[in-house]
Amino acid sequence: MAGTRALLMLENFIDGKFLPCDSYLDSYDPSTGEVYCRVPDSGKAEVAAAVAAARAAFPGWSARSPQERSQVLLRLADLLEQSLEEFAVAESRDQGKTITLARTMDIPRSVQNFRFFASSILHHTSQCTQMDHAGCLHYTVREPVGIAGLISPWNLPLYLLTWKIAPAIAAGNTVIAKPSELTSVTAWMLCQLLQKAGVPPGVVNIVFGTGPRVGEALVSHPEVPVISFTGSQPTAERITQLSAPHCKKLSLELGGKNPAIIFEDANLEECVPTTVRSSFANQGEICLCTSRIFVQKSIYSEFLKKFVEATRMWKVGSPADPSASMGALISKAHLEKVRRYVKIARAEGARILCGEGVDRLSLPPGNRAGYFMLPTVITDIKDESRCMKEEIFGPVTCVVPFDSEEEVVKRANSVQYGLAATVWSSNVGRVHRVAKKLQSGLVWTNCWLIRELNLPFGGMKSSGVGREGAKDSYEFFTESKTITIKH
Ligand SMILES: NC(=O)C1=CN([C@@H]2O[C@H](COP(=O)(O)OP(=O)(O)OC[C@H]3O[C@@H](n4cnc5c(N)ncnc54)[C@H](O)[C@@H]3O)[C@@H](O)[C@H]2O)C=CC1
Ligand SMILES: N/C(=C\C=C\C(=O)O)C(=O)O
Repeated sequence: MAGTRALLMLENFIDGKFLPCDSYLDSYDPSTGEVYCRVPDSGKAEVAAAVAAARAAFPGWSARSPQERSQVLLRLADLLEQSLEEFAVAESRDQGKTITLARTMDIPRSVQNFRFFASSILHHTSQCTQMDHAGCLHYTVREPVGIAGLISPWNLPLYLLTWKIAPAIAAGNTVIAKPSELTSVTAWMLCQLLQKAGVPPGVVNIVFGTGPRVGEALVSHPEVPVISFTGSQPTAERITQLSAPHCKKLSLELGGKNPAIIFEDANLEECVPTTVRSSFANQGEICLCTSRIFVQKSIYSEFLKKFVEATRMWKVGSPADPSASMGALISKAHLEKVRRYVKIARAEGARILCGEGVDRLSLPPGNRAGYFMLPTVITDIKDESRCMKEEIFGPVTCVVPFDSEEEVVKRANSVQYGLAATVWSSNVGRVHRVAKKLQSGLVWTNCWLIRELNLPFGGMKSSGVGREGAKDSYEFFTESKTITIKH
């Protein structure tokens, strides 16, 4: 329980109204380790109220033209952009990331999510074919599915929540969103903007609380036919089980164990800083972060030296410090889990080149109880090690050598995940060849995290089911109907 200081109290947002809840959860500032906020601990009753509101709002919202819905999304984007700084500060405090990252990545991308889907919804076309011999014309129409359940994680809170809300409502659905209980504040702040932007009551409802209580109530509700989820693989399994009796439509965006493959002809001037960023951005808490770095033997020592030097320059500090590249991890439990992986690697005989247990972490007095750790580079580690197989989701990356193209592709593909890979080489033919052979939903070559929102985003194997993006999200949040006209 929290102390006596005034805490930020969140409320659910149902049918256009802020509603208190019977019970609350403590929410921590990861950079101080102190409770600063209380989050509704919602359950079945709140989901039932949200479903009633979403059901009532559906006929009106789905009947609006795409142009009208687009206008509402554009207003929302403008309002969010006007409050960018306030949202960036709040996101940083709630999640632990630096304010700089929230200001330059999370909130601008959230604004872009609304603008992007406001535009893309205007440009979809349907199919039409003739069957002259039968005197028929066939065409398709797409209709919103109904009430969409949206469940998002704690690593990119508003960024990933808006990536789901925007396409769902643009397509005419009404939604019930459940952000992570660890990072609920910016979703709650967004509710105030929904009202101002003229989103009708009941179109967007936000219920706060834990996965097992409110998340499962949402997933199990028979009137919510479509669930879009981003988070861990075990939770995805549970959601799949709960949805199965209702045959729900599912989009599952899960974890990764993403390889970077660095060939001897790579431009190390660009590759080293980008691979430091792809390993440690947002404390390594992005499903797209690199965690296995394969380096061709001829440049292995040179790369390793430069990479460790650059990692040591990656400053860990107070999220408010503009010179910090990395803030705090999300929670004490998560910090302990990430540290445990480093211990396992050490016990297996791997070498820790910098970071955890090797270098000293220096923090301002106010942050010493926060959940910080140094970016950590591990080497001399076997491909079978847990650190090379499991998603750590923290600032830990492993560097290993390879000999040939064929060998590295095989090793890169030898994990259960298949989300994102990077390939570094100045040989265009090789880049194409390797990208094609990798079991990965996304391959960035000579760069990382340059996003084209029009194109499919998602993973293969245990990294997920389905894709998100302009066309993919539209198809997911709509049902198609084929109509045959006999003339
Ligand atoms: N995008 C990604 O790939 C993410 C991966 N992770 C991975 O998952 C690990 C654990 O993180 P968690 O926060 O525990 O992830 P999680 O998968 O438990 O949480 C994601 C969301 O699902 C909800 N949820 C949890 N259990 C649920 C259930 N039974 N039914 C419905 N909703 C449920 C959570 O409340 C949250 O909103 C991380 O260490 C990381 O490895 C975590 C967050 C994002
Ligand atoms: N899904 C995640 C990141 C997505 C990034 C993007 O759409 O650009 C994640 O980290 O969970």
